Amino acid sequence: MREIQIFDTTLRDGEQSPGVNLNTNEKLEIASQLERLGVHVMEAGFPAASVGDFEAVKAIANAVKNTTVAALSRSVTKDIDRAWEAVKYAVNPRIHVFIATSSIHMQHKLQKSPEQVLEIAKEMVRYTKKYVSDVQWSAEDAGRSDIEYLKRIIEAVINEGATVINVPDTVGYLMPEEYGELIRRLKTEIPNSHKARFSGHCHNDLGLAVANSLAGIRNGLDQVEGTINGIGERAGNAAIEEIAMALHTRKELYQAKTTLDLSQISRTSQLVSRLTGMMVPRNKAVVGANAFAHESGIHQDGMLKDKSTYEIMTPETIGLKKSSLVLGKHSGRHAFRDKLQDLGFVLSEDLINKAFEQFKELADKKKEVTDADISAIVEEEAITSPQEKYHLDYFQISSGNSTIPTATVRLRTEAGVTQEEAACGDGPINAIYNTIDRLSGEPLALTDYRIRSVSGGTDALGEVFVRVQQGEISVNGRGMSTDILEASVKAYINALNRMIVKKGEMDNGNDSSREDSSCTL
Ligand SMILES: CC(=O)SCCNC(=O)CCNC(=O)[C@H](O)C(C)(C)COP(=O)(O)OP(=O)(O)OC[C@H]1O[C@@H](n2cnc3c(N)ncnc32)[C@H](O)[C@@H]1OP(=O)(O)O
Ligand SMILES: CC(C)C(=O)C(=O)O
Repeated sequence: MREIQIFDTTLRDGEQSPGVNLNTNEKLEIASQLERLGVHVMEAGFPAASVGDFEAVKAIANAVKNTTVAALSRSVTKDIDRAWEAVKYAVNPRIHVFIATSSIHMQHKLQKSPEQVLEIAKEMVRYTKKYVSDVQWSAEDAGRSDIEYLKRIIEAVINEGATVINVPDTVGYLMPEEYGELIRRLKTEIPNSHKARFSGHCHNDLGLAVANSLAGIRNGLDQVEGTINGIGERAGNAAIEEIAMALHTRKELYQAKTTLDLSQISRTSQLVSRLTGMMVPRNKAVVGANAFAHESGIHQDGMLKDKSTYEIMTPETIGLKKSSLVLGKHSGRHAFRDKLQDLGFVLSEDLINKAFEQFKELADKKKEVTDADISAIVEEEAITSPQEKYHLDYFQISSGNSTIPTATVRLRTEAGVTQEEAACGDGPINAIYNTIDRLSGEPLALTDYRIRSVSGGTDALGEVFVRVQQGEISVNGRGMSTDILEASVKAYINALNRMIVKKGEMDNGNDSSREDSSCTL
């Protein structure tokens, strides 16, 4: 059976989803989960984009053990230098250099002739090869490029030493049969195509990213690119979990497999959803909450008689196993440690102890602590930085349908100083947020507020996601608690701390990204 390499770009194209802005700790957390999932390559970022991106790629390159770490770069020497500076620490580094090849992009965006683009592509692959042997080259907007030109430019960059040729359908324009045919022709008609591996990168503008990737695989792709949960620019990228499960479920058709540990899919999906704030729709294939739920009588009857009647894959395959050990307030460190191991976490003693304290606190409030609760606690502990300026000490709220909502909040600063304030608002959350604004002297405009429960039941752990803005800068914040007001307070304080860091970076001229990668035209 052929092996298809999975190139994950959750941390690069995935982070290009409007409204997503991950910090280095969050990216490291996702990177280590991607390694557990077993992706072949992870694209850690675009180092020339900002100091934040550069530092994150460098940190990931240092942390990741086996997986190839790729850094994206435009076809300009200063971007390539920056990409190498960040990715050189990886055990297996790759530089991914791209340039657009469609007439639309060459004429209107690059404002260069096809011959100029051809020369730049050759020169930049040659330049990148001075740094690293593993060079991936992408023809941006290949899906709308002239195939004869595409064949010429690909042949030329392979001659310069490109090891992987990526064929993006950048704007999700092609139909599966067209994308498959494009890959077939490139592989069979380019004389030196056997000297490079071919890769697909499909976008989901018409909802066909996964179908196109699969068509590419049937026609000879060796690598496919995608993101967890299909997040990414505009309508997103091909969802890796869907490609992997399609190959697994229809082995007889594709005769291809990936190196993924499929049992890590569910956890990876939940982690990416939590840290990016991009909720997974309930009916999403493979990882949606309803993907293995059966509602109607005839289906339930079939399932009770034989699961194969309505399930083409099992929830266990993607790691949704029923827990045999139920953790609650009477559980001790051994059971907790055992559970962490079972969930695949490898943590330092210090982190285990901190997570255990959080677990005990939660178990006091909740009858049964689920696997999802534990994963959420551990992941939150792992990314919480002790250097945050403000911490919640205490809050109190008075609210009702005939009183003016009033909040009192006490914050503790990193220096141990406490400050207390009170304020009113239109509702309890507004009152709390007004109070925090007064305390910090850093009024924030709330542009998004979302709440979801981590697990089921009335005592479920609630997670609040906020997005706030100050001037031109936007940041996200998250908070968790069994009390949704407390989760709301924590989310706002988290956003405030991130805003302080972001403003500090910008004052030091360290970051060019005022806004997250979203843009309103
Ligand atoms: C299809 C994709 O997903 S591609 C990846 C998209 N990701 C990003 O854009 C990452 C975030 N981007 C950024 O931070 C910025 O755009 C930067 C730092 C990369 C560049 O910023 P700036 O120098 O201010 O340029 P700006 O973004 O306004 O314009 C892009 C320039 O790069 C050029 N360009 C675009 N793609 C390429 C390429 N592959 N190779 C060479 N030049 C390119 C454009 O033609 C334009 O050039 P011009 O200034 O001569 O007109
Ligand atoms: C940079 C390339 C691979 C890309 O993201 C695209 O074309 O969509």
